Amino acid sequence: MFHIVLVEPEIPPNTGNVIRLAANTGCMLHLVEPLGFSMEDPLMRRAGLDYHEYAEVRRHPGWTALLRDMQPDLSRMFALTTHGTQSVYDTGFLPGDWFVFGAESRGLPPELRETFPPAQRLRLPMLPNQRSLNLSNAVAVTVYEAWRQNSFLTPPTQPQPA
Ligand SMILES: C[S@@+](CC[C@H](N)C(=O)[O-])C[C@H]1O[C@@H](n2cnc3c(N)ncnc32)[C@H](O)[C@@H]1O
Repeated sequence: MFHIVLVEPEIPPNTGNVIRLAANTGCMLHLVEPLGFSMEDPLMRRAGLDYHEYAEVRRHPGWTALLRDMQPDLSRMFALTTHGTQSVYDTGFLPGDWFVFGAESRGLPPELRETFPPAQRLRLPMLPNQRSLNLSNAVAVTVYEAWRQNSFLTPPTQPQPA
């Protein structure tokens, strides 16, 4: 449905939660290395992930490698950042869109963030003086808004709801 990109994630349970979310919503998850943990970390597996939930997880040795190997449509790629000025809720999403999230402690590197045009740097609303949402919460809210906009479409390769 959508592509979720975590750039250099650091905290295993966050990635575990996002793996489950990706499986639940039919998204492909891209992990941009270096990761701050091993994929075998028990804290990540504690999310109770099944084997099939790893099927749509791809690892990339770096951001440049992801762009080279996946050839995403850059006009449909969005950086999720607290530095964004465009709200997720004022943006229209299409199947196949890419959502790029930063690391828990650092966010997206500024030089990567600034490769996105301002209209593709998206912010989730928060009350004034709040720093940021938890990474896996930010992913969940964004993916569900994009999926809602697309009428919770189920890709043809997935089992259709009864
Ligand atoms: C814990 S936050 C990173 C906090 C980091 N100190 C910073 O200033 O960006 C991890 C990631 O979640 C996403 N995120 C968290 N809150 C967000 C918000 N309000 N709007 C957009 N993205 C958000 C961003 O992708 C961010 O890089």
